[in-house]
Amino acid sequence: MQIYRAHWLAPLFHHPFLATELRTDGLLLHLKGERHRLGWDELTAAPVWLTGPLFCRLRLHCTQGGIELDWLPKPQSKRLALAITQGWYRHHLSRVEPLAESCLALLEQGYLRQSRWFKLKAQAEAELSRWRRPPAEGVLEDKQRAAFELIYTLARADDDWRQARLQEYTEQALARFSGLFDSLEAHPLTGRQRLACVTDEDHNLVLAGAGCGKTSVMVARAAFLLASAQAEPDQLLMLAFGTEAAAEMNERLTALAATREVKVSTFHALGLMIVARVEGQAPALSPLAQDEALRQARLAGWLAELCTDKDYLERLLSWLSRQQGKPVLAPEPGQLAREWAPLVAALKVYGEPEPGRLTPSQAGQLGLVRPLLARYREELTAAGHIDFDDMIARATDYVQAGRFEVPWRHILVDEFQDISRPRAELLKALRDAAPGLSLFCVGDDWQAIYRFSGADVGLTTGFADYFGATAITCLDKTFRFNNRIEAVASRFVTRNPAQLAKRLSTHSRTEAPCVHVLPCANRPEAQQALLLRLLGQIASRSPEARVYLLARFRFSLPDQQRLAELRQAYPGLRLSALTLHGAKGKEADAVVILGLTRGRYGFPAEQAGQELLELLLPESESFAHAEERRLLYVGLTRAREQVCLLADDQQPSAFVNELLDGSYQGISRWG
Ligand SMILES: Nc1ncnc2c1ncn2[C@@H]1O[C@H](COP(=O)(O)OP(=O)(O)OP(=O)(O)O)[C@@H](O)[C@H]1O
Repeated sequence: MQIYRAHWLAPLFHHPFLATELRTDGLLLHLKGERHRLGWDELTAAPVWLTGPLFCRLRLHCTQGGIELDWLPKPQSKRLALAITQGWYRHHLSRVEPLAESCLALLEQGYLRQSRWFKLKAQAEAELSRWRRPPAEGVLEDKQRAAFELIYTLARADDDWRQARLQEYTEQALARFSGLFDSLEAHPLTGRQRLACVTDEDHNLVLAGAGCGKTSVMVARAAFLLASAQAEPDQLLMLAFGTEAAAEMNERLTALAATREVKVSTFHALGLMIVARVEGQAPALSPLAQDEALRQARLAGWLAELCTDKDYLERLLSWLSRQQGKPVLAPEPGQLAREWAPLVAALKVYGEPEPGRLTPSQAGQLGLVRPLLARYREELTAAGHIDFDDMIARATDYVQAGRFEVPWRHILVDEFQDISRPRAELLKALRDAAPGLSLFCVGDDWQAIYRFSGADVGLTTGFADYFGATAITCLDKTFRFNNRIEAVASRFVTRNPAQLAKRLSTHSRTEAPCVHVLPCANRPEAQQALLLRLLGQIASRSPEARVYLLARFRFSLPDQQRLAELRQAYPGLRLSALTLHGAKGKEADAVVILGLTRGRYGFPAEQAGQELLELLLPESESFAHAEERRLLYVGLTRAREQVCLLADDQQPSAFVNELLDGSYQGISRWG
């Protein structure tokens, strides 16, 4: 215990201050006739040393005001100032040291995510408010002073400081893992692809055009997280849109030894797993949920049954007559079921719109669809079954209620543009249940083709508004198709001004037109004959080419027998027939698009009576056939080299007419 006394002259001049005693918990001031205890927390700053002609003073800033220790001989006052300063800073050290350590650990975790940054800043600012500036050199040991300096720097750092740290981290990560990015795939990744892989904000969105290597980036990101020890394999979850895409992703990951234990799942399989784990057994999924044809058949059956009610039948016929502008005498339950199936599904997920928003025709249709949904629900309840929407909703509830322990630290989502709100809610719930979990989503708003089944592209275009702090990386170089296909496809899709503007560059270039329009009679035999000729030409140039026959509706594709005939004629070609929705995410050397005709089941499908569905679905679209347009974009961009459009020679699709209107370059017309 040290005592620092004022000069013996002080009492003679009636000065009350006699001595200062340094204690572990603060100061004991000896005043004339009393003693005053001053805890370290009562001091709000280090003492200020003031010199005078004969004596020196120390000014103490305390919570209750200023105190001056006067009449101190110079050497004594200097030592006292240092001792008080040291005592005071050492008192704070008990908090500052562990805080600095935890801040350093956060900084060393890698990418300074916004959530970490806000946490660091808030803690550092609160701490700095207790001592305002770090100790001068010599007051404490260097290591102790460094702890104060770090907190001081963090509390005063602005976003530029954070950006500089992000830059440092990114450069280091890119340099350290350049070998991985060079060798992971058959081709070295581009700079943008690498950047997308190492960027690790709380939420990450990779926006890319078709063929820009989003799948390559998903795989490389997983490999990078493992190689950089930012995650163990079982802490990664990769979500793909469909089972086929999930299987392909799994295959590509399995090829990389370290990624074998990474979980690749569809949203449905994820929902199923969560529900099963919480309930102890897998939920009973309705066969209606798993089989679209069965669901439509059941809807058709219910419609037929409902039509035995005179009132329902009259309402239905009058609604159909108004729709078609001619008297309808008998309904076609099969066709109606096909057209109304998305309506029933949307009504179930999104509920009924406000009655005030409905036109009389929409209100009439709603009255006709409502009993179908009621029957669907009754069937599920009676069988004790749930459907996929129920499963995702139930899984979300369990995660929100803390009943499912989230093992993942990184969730990677492919084809994000086609996510629906309930699925996005599940992602949000998983994120909230696992602090520090980061989302990495790749998507292309130009390829959003599942709006009719509830997908909400607004979740991609408004990603940051929905999730929060987001780093967006854009991939704008396509490796799949050449400049000619790119020019046609990009111009076609951006005719809709609501699509986000982006410019794609292409890896390969050519001068010859690569999109061909082939007029064809709308008869299966005529189509088959033309296909045989066309495939012959493709095979003569490239005998083992992969060729996709694509169509808006399955029935526009060659049936099994005709397909077998085509395969037999050109056994070297790898020929597949797919719907345009089924071709999502795939690529072929040549693509042939069929069914380009007008009408209800043409392309674009001109289906009347969709206004109610429009109203139910999120993000209404005013541009005519906006989704059908994106669907043709998906079709055009599956091709590496050539796209052939088989157009109805009598009633060509409005899309074909547009492509031939002279404003597109790089389109050839045959015949
Ligand atoms: N850096 C690269 N260099 C060369 N080729 C690449 C590169 N990245 C991807 N590719 C190739 O480009 C093609 C398209 O890649 P991928 O299928 O991952 O694209 P995508 O963005 O998922 O396409 P889409 O959205 O149209 O399905 C593939 O053949 C892939 O091997």
